[in-house]
Amino acid sequence: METTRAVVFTNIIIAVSSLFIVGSVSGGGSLFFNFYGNSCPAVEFVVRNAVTSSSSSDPSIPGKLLRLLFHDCFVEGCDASLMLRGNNTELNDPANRSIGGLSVIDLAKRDLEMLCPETVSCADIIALAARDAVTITGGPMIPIPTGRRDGVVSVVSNVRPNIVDTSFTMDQMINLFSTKGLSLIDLLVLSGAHTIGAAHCSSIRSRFQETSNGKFTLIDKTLDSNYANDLIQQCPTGVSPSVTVNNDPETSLVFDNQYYRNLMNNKGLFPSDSALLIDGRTRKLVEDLANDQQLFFESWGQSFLKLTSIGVKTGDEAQIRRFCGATN
Ligand code: HEM
Ligand SMILES: [Ca+2]
Ligand SMILES: [Ca+2]
Repeated sequence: METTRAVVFTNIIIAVSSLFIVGSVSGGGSLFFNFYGNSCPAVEFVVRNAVTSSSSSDPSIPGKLLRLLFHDCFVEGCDASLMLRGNNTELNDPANRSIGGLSVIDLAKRDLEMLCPETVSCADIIALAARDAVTITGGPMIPIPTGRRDGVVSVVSNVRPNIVDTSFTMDQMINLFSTKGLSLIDLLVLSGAHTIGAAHCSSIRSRFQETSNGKFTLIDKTLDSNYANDLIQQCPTGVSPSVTVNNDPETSLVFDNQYYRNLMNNKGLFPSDSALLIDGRTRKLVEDLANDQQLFFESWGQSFLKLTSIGVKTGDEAQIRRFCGATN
């Protein structure tokens, strides 16, 4: 009788724990839903507030927050390594020059340090803020587990080998994503992030060639020619380096499945976007996502959970920073 009870009890414990523990990550620990339930119950509210208020005065914030998460998680895992300041840190790589949204994370962190000092990691704030950025622009609300700790390593030379370039072939993208535990589907679905946000003119130069009279012509004939002309007009020769074009020419402030409809219309902004339509492995799926926003949202939820779990640190190898720009 006692043994039966013990077995039943153990089973319940296992069942309950498996409800809360989410994806053990290789080399790291586990994340939990409601990780801050006792230690800082206001965390999600505070982050949401920081994201909402910053975005209402600057609509470019949601895109910045989402890209911040991507570039953080792909280098050293989701550990806020990207936020560390210094001469040789990740922020110094050209791919990270246009990273923004750091002030929103700092703002949330400042409030959280007052409410619950030395408790909430910058890595969790980045993940929650990106999640909220999607929700407030019309995307799905994805419950995400927390418990990430902040890394102590941020080295500029780690960025190149871990970040995708717009000129990557499908195989190069698939390979890089697979080193992060992400599938071909995850690549396709997470690229849907380009439904919001913007790109600097320098990021799309490779699609055009400058003629001797200083005009640009299209090299890559897979791009819709009217769209290409619009881009050339928005990014003429000698344009200021701060000028940007919308990633999604139709609904750049709305998180929707328009990105896939753009791909179908040969209006993928980067060669790496166009590649998803051209490649036989993803073409049909692009069509499915273009036709079904619900499918995109459900798929996004799953892939986003995987993205936010890459290489998370939960043990003594990492810390809870007091200020996101520096290690303790
Ligand atoms: C798969 C290959 C990818 C490539 C080659 C790529 C490349 C780029 C580039 C070059 C920019 C423009 C940066 C600038 O000029 O300021 C950009 C913007 C952006 N990317 Fe990606 N990206 C990729 C995937 C992703 C993923 C997986 C996410 C997130 C889940 C993402 C989110 C964003 C967002 C939100 C922006 C807009 C940033 C802003 O508005 O400031 N990208 N991407
Ligand atoms: Ca990182
Ligand atoms: Ca959109």
